[in-house]
Amino acid sequence: MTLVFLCYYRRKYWRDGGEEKASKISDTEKMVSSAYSRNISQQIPEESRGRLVFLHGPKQFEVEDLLRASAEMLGKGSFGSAYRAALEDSSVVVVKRVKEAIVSSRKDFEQHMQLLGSLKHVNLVSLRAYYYAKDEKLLVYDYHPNGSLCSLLHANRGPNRSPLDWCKRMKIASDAAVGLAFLHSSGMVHGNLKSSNILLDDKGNACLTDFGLEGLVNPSVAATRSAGYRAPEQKAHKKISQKGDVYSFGVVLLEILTGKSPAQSNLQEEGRGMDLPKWVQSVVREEWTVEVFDLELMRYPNIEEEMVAMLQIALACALEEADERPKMDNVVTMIQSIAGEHRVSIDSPPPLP
Ligand SMILES: Nc1ncnc2c1ncn2[C@@H]1O[C@H](COP(=O)(O)OP(=O)(O)OP(=O)(O)O)[C@@H](O)[C@H]1O
Repeated sequence: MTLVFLCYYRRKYWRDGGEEKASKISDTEKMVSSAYSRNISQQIPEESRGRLVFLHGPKQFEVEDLLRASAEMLGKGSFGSAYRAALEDSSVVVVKRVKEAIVSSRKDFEQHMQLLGSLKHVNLVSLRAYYYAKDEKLLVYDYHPNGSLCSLLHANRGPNRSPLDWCKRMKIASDAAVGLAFLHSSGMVHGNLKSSNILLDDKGNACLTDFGLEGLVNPSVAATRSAGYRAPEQKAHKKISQKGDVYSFGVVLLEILTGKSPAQSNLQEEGRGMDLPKWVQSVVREEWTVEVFDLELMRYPNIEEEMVAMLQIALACALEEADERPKMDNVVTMIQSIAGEHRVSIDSPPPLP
């Protein structure tokens, strides 16, 4: 089954190239493949067969169900490629194919998955299941249909865009801080916090994803990505830490406040580099603080004080010196006290002209 599984979807299904966004195989191919699967699976020794393990509750589907699903590539990250898979029972999951070259032994992988699966919190994306075979490792997550903070902030900046309002930005910041503080209190490091790894669930809660995967990748590979979110000491020593997460969180807060992405090319074109904390500090030094804020936020009255308070938290988190950064517990308290006041002080946005 394993061999067929690999050849079958590598060839036809979830292609890494990305051109084939959504594909559906023919019924004949399915029948041939499943008959072939049954034959092959009888020839493969039990211990080297692939295993789909559910981390919460009973098995909800088989690997074959994943294969039959319509798959659409969501993106290609440093851990591998991510696909949205719509199953025949109409449930939707996200499947991440982990780059096999960087995965450790089966025992290490399974122990790591059990640890990640044990982390349950409303502000974390749940790891539902994993699949381990010699040549293939898959992670299965719940699908979050409402996009990422990255897409909400930066996608479709044209005239038809619906801006992300201040209330929602505050809630996302607060939820992300709570999720990260929970990870830290569990002794974990996120290791890859950035706006594309903060997803919105169907109730509007922000949830962190892609956490704790660093143990599965070669540190030199991990250190080269997400450069704009990485703390200076992480860039230098290629080692993740909770203090490094706090820095990344500070960059995410700056992104929420400025509407600029640390990966945005126009920051470079303006000669200001890709370093969002440095850019914000230079603007705050030279001009009015208000110049740093996203223009989209300017239509909300009575929020300037809150924005400035949030900016101070963001800059404290993104300090160069790791030891001077606050702990996430304190960050949560600070953000929630601003969010608490915010609930009573915010006015409805005026209608667009
Ligand atoms: N559970 C999910 N539900 C909905 N969208 C998701 C989910 N997980 C990831 N995505 C989206 O899929 C895209 C690809 O994700 P992926 O994790 O592969 O790459 P990345 O986060 O952009 O990069 P990296 O892996 O280097 O951190 C991202 O835009 C991400 O927001």
